[in-house]
Amino acid sequence: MTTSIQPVPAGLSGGLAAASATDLSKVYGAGETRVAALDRVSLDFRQGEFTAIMGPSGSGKSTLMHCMAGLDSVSSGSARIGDTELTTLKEKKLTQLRRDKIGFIFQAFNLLPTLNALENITLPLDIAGRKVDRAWLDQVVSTVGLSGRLGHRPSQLSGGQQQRVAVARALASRPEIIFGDEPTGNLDSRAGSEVLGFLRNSVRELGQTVVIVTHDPVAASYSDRVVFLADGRIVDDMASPTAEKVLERMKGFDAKGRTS
Ligand SMILES: Nc1ncnc2c1ncn2[C@@H]1O[C@H](COP(=O)(O)OP(=O)(O)OP(=O)(O)O)[C@@H](O)[C@H]1O
Repeated sequence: MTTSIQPVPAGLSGGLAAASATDLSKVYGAGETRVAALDRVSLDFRQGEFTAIMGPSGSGKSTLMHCMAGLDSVSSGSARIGDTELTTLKEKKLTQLRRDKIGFIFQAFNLLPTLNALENITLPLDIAGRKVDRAWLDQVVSTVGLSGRLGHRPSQLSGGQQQRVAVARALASRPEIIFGDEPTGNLDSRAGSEVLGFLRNSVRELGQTVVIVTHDPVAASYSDRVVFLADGRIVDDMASPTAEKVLERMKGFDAKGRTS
C-alpha cells in the first residue's frame, strides 16, 4: 500500500491556536449611543500563520485586535492568548502577558528618538530584564534587512527602515503572536511591500504568528488567510488570498456604501 502526503493549504492545517476568541462581544456606550462593536465573534489565530483582518470602516477590526491583545476590556465572551484567559486577568498580570507574549506593530512606528535602532529593538527585553538571545537577534535583524543600520537613530532612517526596526522589536522577544494595526498605513507602496515581505518571512522562516488589520487588498495578499468583518461579525474567511480575490470580496461591502 502506498500513502501519499498531500500538502495542507494554509489556514486549513487545524494547527494550535496562538490566540482565540469565543462569543466575544464588545459594546460601547449605552441607550441611544450604544454600539455593538463586536457581536459574538469566535475565531482562532493559528500558530505559524499570517492572518489579515479586513472589513469596512467601523466594522470592528481594531476593536477585535485590541480585545484579543488585552489592550481593551470585553463586554462578554472569552479572549485567550494560548491557554491564558485574558478576560479574568488583573491589570498587572495583563501587562506582564502583553510584555512577555505579544509583539505590537503600530501605524506610527513608536520608536524612541534618542535610541539607535539596536537599542530600540532590544528595549522591551531590557525593560523586562530579559537576556537578549544574540543568535536570534542576528537572525531577526538579517531577516528584516537592518544589518548595516543598527547604529542609526530613527531620524537617520527612512519610514520603511523605521518600520523594519519596529518589526524587529516585535520579533526580538519571540512573542507567541504579533499584532499589527495597519502596520504599513504610513509607508509608500514599495516600503510597505518590503515590510510585509519581512512579516511574511518571519512567519515562513521563523515560525512567527502574525495578525494584521489592513484596508489594503495588496497588503492582505501577503497573508495566509483573510478574516472579513462587517457590523461586528465575521462574514467571511478566505484562505490563500490574492489581491484580486480580496478586492472582489470588498466590492460587496462597497455596494452597500460602507467603504473603508
Ligand atoms: N472608544 C469607543 N467609544 C465608542 N464607540 C467606539 C469606541 N471605539 C470604537 N467605537 C465604535 O465601535 C465600532 C467599531 O470600531 P473599530 O474602530 O473597531 O472599527 P474599524 O473596523 O477598526 O474601523 P476603521 O477601519 O475605520 O479603523 C465603530 O462603530 C466605532 O464607532
